[in-house]
Amino acid sequence: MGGHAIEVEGLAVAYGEVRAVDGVDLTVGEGEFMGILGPNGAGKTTLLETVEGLRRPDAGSVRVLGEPVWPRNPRLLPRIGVQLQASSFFERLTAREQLGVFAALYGVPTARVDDWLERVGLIEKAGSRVEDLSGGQAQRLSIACALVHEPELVFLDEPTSALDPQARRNLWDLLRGIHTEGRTVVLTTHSMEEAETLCQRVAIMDAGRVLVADTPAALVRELDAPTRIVVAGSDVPHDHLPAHEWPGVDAIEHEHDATVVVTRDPATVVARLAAVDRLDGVRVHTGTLEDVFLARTGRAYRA
Ligand SMILES: Nc1ncnc2c1ncn2[C@@H]1O[C@H](COP(=O)(O)OP(=O)(O)OP(=O)(O)O)[C@@H](O)[C@H]1O
Repeated sequence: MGGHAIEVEGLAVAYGEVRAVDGVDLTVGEGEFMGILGPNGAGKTTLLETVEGLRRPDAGSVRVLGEPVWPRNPRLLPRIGVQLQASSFFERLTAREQLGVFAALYGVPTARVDDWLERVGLIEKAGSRVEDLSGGQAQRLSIACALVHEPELVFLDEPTSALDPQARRNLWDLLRGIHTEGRTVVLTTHSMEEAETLCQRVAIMDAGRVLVADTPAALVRELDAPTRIVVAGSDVPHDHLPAHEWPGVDAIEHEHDATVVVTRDPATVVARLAAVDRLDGVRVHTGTLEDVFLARTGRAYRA
């Protein structure tokens, strides 16, 4: 622990005129769960493919687990796992056969195939053809294919896009487990919520550049955005509602039947609300990664 799993310096990749990756510096620590967050077209996939050694950089360098990735470095293959898109499964194979192909490629004992099917919750589907799996099941199978050889470092490209909320949460649990075992995980996503929930550190990308990389908490803290405290309910006696005169209140806004307190000192305001016994209908909103994106780009975040 403590070393770098990935070191990217001055990386640039263009498709003709399009600078998909435009001068990226990034490090990922050993054992870290790193998120690469950005809207469509930000360059996440291109960055990931270049770090995986699948694309030749136009400029800059990439080292993975202490080794250069380009030209193709066969020593790295057993040590990294790359999740393929579910659409690239071999047709007409069952889930077990599909995973078996990957196990055979890596010289992994066949017995481990069923262990992994169990692990990703697909043992009952072992005999189903891959085209008959649901979206979430197909994603879990593709993750098992990336992990069957027990790599130290795993790359996942938008593993939860197109999943319903329940399937997404199940997949989050699986990904947490994979990380808890000590693996380094790098995941791309355009979901702010996913990045905030899963990742220890997040690199926010836009237009081929990494705008900022840090823990979600630090990104939000640096933003220094005010907290919004929403006091719901029209039944609150008027003289108990938060008002401008309260200590710590920067502004008061009215929304439907709620009063919104804008404050940089939420503790003081919440304590006062507690004293008037109004904590039932109180919701506290702090800054989010969405606000961080807005602050850095001047644009609202739209995945
Ligand atoms: N093979 C290609 N040929 C030409 N342009 C490409 C190619 N692949 C990607 N691009 C362009 O490069 C830019 C970055 O694309 P990339 O797929 O890396 O972004 P992304 O952040 O992964 O987006 P998404 O979330 O939509 O997958 C985009 O402008 C895209 O249109």
